Amino acid sequence: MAERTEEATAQVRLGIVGMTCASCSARVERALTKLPGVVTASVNLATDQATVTFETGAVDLEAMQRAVQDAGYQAHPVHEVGQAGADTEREAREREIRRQERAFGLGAVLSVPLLASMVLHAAGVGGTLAHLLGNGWVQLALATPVQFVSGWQFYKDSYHNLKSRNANMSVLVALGTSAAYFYSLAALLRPDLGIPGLYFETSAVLITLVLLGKLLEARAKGRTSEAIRKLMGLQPRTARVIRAGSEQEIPIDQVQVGDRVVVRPGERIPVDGTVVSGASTVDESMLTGESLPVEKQPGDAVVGGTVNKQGTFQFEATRVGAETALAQIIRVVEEAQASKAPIQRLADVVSNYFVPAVVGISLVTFAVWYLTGGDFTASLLAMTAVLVIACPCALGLATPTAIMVGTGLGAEHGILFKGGEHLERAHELQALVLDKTGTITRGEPRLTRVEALEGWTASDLLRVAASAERRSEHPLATAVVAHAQEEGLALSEPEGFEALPGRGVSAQVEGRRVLVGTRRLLEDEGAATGSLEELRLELEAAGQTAMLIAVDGHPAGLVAVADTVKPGAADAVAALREMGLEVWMLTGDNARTARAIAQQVGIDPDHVLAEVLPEQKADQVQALRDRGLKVGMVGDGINDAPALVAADLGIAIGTGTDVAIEAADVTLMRGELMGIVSAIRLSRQTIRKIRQNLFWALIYNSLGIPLAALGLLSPIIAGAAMAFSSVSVVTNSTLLKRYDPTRALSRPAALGPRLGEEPGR
Ligand SMILES: Nc1ncnc2c1ncn2[C@@H]1O[C@H](COP(=O)(O)OP(=O)(O)OP(=O)(O)O)[C@@H](O)[C@H]1O
Ligand SMILES: [Cu+]
Ligand SMILES: [Mg+2]
Repeated sequence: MAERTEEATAQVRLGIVGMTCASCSARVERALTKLPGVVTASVNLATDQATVTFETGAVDLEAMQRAVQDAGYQAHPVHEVGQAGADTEREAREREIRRQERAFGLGAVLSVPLLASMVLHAAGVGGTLAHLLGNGWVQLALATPVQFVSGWQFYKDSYHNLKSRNANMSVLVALGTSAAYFYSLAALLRPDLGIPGLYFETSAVLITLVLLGKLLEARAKGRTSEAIRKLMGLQPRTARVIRAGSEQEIPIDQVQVGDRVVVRPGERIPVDGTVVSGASTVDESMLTGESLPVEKQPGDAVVGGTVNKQGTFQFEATRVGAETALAQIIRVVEEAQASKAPIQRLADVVSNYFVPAVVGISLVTFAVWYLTGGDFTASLLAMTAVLVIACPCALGLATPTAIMVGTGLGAEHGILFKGGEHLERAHELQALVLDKTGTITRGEPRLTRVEALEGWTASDLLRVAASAERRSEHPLATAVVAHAQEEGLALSEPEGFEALPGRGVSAQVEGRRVLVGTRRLLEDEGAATGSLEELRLELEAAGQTAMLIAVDGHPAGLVAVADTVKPGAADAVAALREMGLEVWMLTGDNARTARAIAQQVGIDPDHVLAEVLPEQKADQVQALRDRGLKVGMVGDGINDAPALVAADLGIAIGTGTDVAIEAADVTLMRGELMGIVSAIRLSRQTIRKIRQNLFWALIYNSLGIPLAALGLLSPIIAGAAMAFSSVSVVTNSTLLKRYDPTRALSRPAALGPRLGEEPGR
């Protein structure tokens, strides 16, 4: 349960049952934070979950559950994907919905005749039915079960609230409906008091409407979390593995690393692994958003949850259980959905002060009405209407529901936001720094040239250089070694190997000291590069990277590699610039090569930061931030982790699913730069939704309160408006699902240059 142990703290997620509005979530938060040993607690109203960080050993799960219970709610641990018990949480949620359905059903059945009586009376219709429904005792019989059975939850919740000196929506509903109910009861029991009119229908219809609102809200909330359910549905329940020489179908949780798994046409791949035999194409769209099937051959990685097309193949399991890419993705999305966006804090604060303020306003309303000569009934109804219209329940839902849909939608397109905070931050970026190798380019450099100086043959030089590079993990080294192996050269084992970050390598090969790297490296080591300079400059101007070779202090030649720009990179840069972002390139490579690549993708040469040593990349990002810009950094998340951290938003971009999901704020599962455009678009759209939601949530209250105070709003209309405001906010959030962050933008961006290229225009 306790996951991600950092020093002595751990985190746990609890599902909370029974919260109705923002002040409920605030109360649960407070109850948890007050516990000794709890560091932070954050409660999300859209997911009904609390995320608690606590000092390990200082507090246990039971204590947390008890604290939540004392505050008037129920807490149960949220289980990891694939763990036993993961279903009980959904069951609890569904039970709660069914309970609400029953409460609403009862309220509706009994409220209809009450409402009918009011309508008949207003229309002046007589007759037996009207007479019967108009009878006070009949009305009492109808209204009482609504008040105390369907509406019991409001009393119960109010009790807990008031006990912890709080007031929430339930308090408002309980107060408002009780006022109407008991007033009518008094009028019925003591006709001698001469109280005019009965308002049983007001209390009953109000309770029914609020319950309807809650029910619709719960259903819509369920729809906002669909993304997670879809991701979980990708996990097959069984796998076919080879054990003791024969094929067996076993439950997924028994698959072990190293197992040989058999995949037939049309089947879902059960866990992560590496293909060992057979070949096929695999549809990875569910995880990466990439719609084209990917070819798989021995040696290629396959990912659990993706779908095999025609071929049959076997693979060796490399990651199982909670380690698989799918499990990680689900974890990230779940955490993101349970997290809070900063924009929400405002709503939380507002709603904390709202309810007490509203109770105050309603009392003042009553007093002013009564004292200025209004009758008791009118004063009471105005007060009730104020209590009801002012409920801030929609306010608490405005942000989290939109964040939930936004993060879920992102996941469907292969864009993983680590938290609501990051989803929010992406929309305010002003500058984007793109790493060159592996981000703008494919990151698969290939050897293009071997140039040997006098005294060397090309193959000797390549053999020596590749031997020196053998122990290096740099992609440049990999390219050199791969090429030498293709040529069939026998490499020798280097001694005293040293990797010089940002410069090259140095090693003893066959008794000779070999340097491979930049001009600076050779010069620093006293090896002149004179006769190689011309060729180096020429290669660099063509966008290639030249690595100079010196043996025993003398220049021996060079090898050059070229890396190709990713398809769509230029379109993405154009789109980003159109969106108003400054686009920068950051690289350790030399300035000339960098500028040649920048030109290919349309990055301004003044925005190229080249020859930056790996440890200085973060400083460069910081320098941009110091200019007052909100900076996003895009890299592979492995080599440039410090720069990702230094940026306002760190975006890791991966090819396939071997991405460092943990390393960044945002992970793009698909290697394309267009993903950045989509991520920012999605963020902007989500923020737009949140603003709309906040507007809708507040407009009801702010317009409604004065109307209600003036007596222009009946409590029933106020109740309907309140229910409608919650439902409209949640529905507005679910509408975000229709948004396609990939389509909306790529069209105009792709259209622009193509039109311009047309001859004769
Ligand atoms: N193993 C190596 N062999 C040869 N040259 C190297 C090696 N490592 C680094 N270099 C030289 O140092 C330069 C800078 O390396 P660095 O790793 O900082 O950047 P990069 O990988 O080329 O580019 P980017 O910063 O875009 O990833 C390289 O362009 C290359 O010339
Ligand atoms: Cu409400
Ligand atoms: Mg690099």
